[in-house]
Amino acid sequence: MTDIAAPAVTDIGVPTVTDIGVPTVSDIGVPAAAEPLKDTVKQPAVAARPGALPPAGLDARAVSAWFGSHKVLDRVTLAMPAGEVTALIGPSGCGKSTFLRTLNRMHELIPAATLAGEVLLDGEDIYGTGRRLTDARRQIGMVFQKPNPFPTMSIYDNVVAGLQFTGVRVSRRTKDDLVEECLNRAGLWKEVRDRLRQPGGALSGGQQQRLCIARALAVRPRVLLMDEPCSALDPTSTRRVEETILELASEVTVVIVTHNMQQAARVSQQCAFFLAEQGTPGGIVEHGPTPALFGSPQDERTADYVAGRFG
Ligand SMILES: Nc1ncnc2c1ncn2[C@@H]1O[C@H](COP(=O)(O)OP(=O)(O)OP(=O)(O)O)[C@@H](O)[C@H]1O
Repeated sequence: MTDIAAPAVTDIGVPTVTDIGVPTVSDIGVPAAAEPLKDTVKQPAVAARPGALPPAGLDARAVSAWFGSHKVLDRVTLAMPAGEVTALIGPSGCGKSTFLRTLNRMHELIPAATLAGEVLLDGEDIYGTGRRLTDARRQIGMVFQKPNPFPTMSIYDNVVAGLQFTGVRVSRRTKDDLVEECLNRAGLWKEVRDRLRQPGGALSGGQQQRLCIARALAVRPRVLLMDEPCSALDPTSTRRVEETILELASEVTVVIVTHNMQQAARVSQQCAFFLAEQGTPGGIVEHGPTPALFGSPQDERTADYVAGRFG
């Protein structure tokens, strides 16, 4: 995990606005199949989701990335279909997190970081002339490895924190509805509905991660990027977050970096295997439907990796 892919929680443990993956007010001026998960009960659909757009497809085309003169990704091309979960797998240091950060323009926040290529969100390049960084961030949310709620802020206020930072003003009633909807979609509502005024930091790690998912959902992203969202969680919490990902998938396109191959097999429909061989920049060796990538990989390196022979 790299400096910025980590939640960059500061010494006092408080996330910055960038860490929660939403733009600031000043930025925008205005506002193989593993066992399938059981008990994946869809939360009651929330009838009206004002402002919600359908999930969007993401298309990375020939994306290269550098830190200074160090090239870490070489011409990565990957289609991440709308309404599906795409898992990015591969050994440490092959560029998965860097690639993820190019998908919502977080890469460019790192000093000396540069990139080439295109990232199309429903056909429009998020790096195109005139496209604002903040639009990309609002439409493409992010959840980090380490849960990073605002620890002293209430559960309720954590969910709507993104709205405040984007300068969106909504009525109290609308906010109440949004909090319930997003906590429901994140699979947390039933556990916290009687203690919405308690601090977010008082929740368990798994609950905090689902709170972060709810917070990301509140700004109505069309894509949700997740950078090893379960790596700091115990197996039970991991399972609950995985269920949440499955529940969300038809409403939000999900791209998830994971080191856990069983997790990739459980939650994703598409999978891409990244590799950086002997000091060369990272790239995709093979990608495609997850059952095929795990069940009948075409490249020997993929077969070795998914069989656990390296990495
Ligand atoms: N902020 C940074 N400054 C300089 N180099 C970086 C930075 N972040 C990442 N790198 C380098 O870029 C390469 C890819 O790192 P990245 O974190 O994207 O890989 P990864 O596959 O996500 O690894 P992991 O699975 O360990 O998180 C590595 O060589 C890493 O050292």
